[in-house]
Amino acid sequence: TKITNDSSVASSRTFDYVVAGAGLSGIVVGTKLSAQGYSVLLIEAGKDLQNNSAIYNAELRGNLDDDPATDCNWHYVGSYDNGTALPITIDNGKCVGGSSSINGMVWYRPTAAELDAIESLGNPGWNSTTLFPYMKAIEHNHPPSATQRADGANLVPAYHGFDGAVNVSFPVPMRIPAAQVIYKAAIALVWGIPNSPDLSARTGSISASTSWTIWWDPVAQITRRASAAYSLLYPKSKQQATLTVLTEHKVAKVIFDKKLKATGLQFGLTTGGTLYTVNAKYEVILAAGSLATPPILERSGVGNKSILKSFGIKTLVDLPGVGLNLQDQPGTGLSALVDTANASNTALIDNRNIFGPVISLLDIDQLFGDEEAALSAKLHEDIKARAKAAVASGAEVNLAGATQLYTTVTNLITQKKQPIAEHLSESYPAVMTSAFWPLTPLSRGHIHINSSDPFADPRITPRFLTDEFDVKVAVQVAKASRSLYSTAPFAPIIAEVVVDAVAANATDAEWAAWYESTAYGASHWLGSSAMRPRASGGVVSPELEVYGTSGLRVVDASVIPFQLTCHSMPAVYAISQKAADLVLAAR
Ligand SMILES: Cc1cc2nc3c(=O)[nH]c(=O)nc-3n(C[C@H](O)[C@H](O)[C@H](O)COP(=O)(O)OP(=O)(O)OC[C@H]3O[C@@H](n4cnc5c(N)ncnc54)[C@H](O)[C@@H]3O)c2cc1C
Repeated sequence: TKITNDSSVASSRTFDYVVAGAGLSGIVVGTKLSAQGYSVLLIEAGKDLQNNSAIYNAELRGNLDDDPATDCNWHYVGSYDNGTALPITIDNGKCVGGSSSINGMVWYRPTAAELDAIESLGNPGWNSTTLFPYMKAIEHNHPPSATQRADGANLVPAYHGFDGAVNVSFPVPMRIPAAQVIYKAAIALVWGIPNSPDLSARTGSISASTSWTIWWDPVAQITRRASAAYSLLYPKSKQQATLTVLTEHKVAKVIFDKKLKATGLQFGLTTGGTLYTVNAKYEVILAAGSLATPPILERSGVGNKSILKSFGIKTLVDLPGVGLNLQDQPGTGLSALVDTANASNTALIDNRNIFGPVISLLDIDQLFGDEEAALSAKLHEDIKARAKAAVASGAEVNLAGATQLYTTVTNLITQKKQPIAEHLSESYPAVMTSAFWPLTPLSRGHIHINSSDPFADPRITPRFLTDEFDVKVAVQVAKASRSLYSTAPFAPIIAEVVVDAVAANATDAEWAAWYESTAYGASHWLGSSAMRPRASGGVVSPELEVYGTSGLRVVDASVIPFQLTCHSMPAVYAISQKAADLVLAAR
């Protein structure tokens, strides 16, 4: 495999397939196609940082932003509807491996019900039966040892793969075992969710110790990150003469012939300057992620014609769904001070940077108790109004499409009892910390170009917590998280319950204001090039082909139409493997 930042490997050349982005999905698709003997070029805006310890050493993740040489984060600016900048920047991977090079590495699967709901939106062949096998195929699970099991780890083998490329395991040693016991007891008490063996083995809500895309390297004595790059691209055994990765070059746009067949990509150094072209003999593939694929489409003349016109771009395909239906989960956290006697107890507080050692997923019954029936009824009643509001805010294309989407998600919440909130149990020096977020938010945002300059960042409008149900879930999970620390299991170690949230007698409005002012994106961006029928506002077909074009597919997280109740990697690994199979089948 050639990995270089030299433009001449690509400029004016022809490859069988050219791919925008060498992140998680780009690497999966690129390596699967080149393994069949096809010549493949991946163009990646970021650097090759394989020897940077903040990337390969999972426990040095905290150094990612401290060292400017690391430079694997776009740190996008997001904005409110009125254009004012959000107080937080948006994390997104910007080096070979993409977000899998900087992410939290949490690994657990979505449920069958939600995968089947993707099919029900008009996407034949996209369901749990077709997608679970891909999740197994990519995973190399290392079952926990007796010591790890004694400290909280567990596994239901049927939900895992053992021969794949991506290492998945529990850390050595396990994190904060004594705190895990306390959290699990308190969670069972407050939310009625018993501890389960395995986050992947579930139909709905669950609480269990977390596994990550990591592996223990006994030679270097470190915990290594299993990113897409370390798993599929860098190993000696994976080298392929047919694969070229051009780093530090940004894709500007797709080039089409007169019949709207994609024939190549235009690209240039990420820092700006001259633009070059590369030709694709068979197909062009977009794998730049949920926050970069829609801008590439818009710069190419594929998108909402009035938006394109405002930037002087000629419309080739009027496809108003491009950049709409953008979603992430708005998260925040609160802490409780540990008493001085326990402040340096490493079984409670280890200061290690592998995030969220116990994860709990709560459904509408667990979160709202007696209020559930009225809330579920209101969710159904409000579908039309919610769809109307999403269209009016520029986040959905039309009423019929938005109604279909909200009906699907509402049924998952109220009938299939899929989790609606996630809680991560943590500790940091001197405190026990809860992080949490609404898991299946109903707020919808959008992303569009901000300039016709290919090197400019897009305008990202997440519209977090603009839906009242999301605010209700956010406030309820925050309040419930705080109540954990007042329960008997925590009593022996907690000095003072709340150190950094609202007053004990705060109203819901005060909780909501606090939540909104502290919320950040959980970094599971998706939906902005959704796989949905074109008439519903979709961007790609069930073959992942961009409507109105040929020879052009999107294979990244942006095709997933609604939030899944997991962290997104397993789904993106599955989708991109299936995408490669669709591409190969077309040959
Ligand atoms: C901070 C963070 C924490 C996360 N934690 C978890 C977690 O714990 N568990 C989990 O399952 N998921 C997690 N995720 C989400 C997961 O990593 C992503 O869903 C997944 O990587 C998406 O894959 P992708 O291929 O769509 O995009 P990416 O992996 O982001 O790849 C896109 C690539 O395209 C490149 N690119 C962008 N624009 C251009 C352009 N114009 N030209 C060329 N290249 C371009 C980018 O630099 C990037 O390398 C996290 C993500 C982040 C950012």
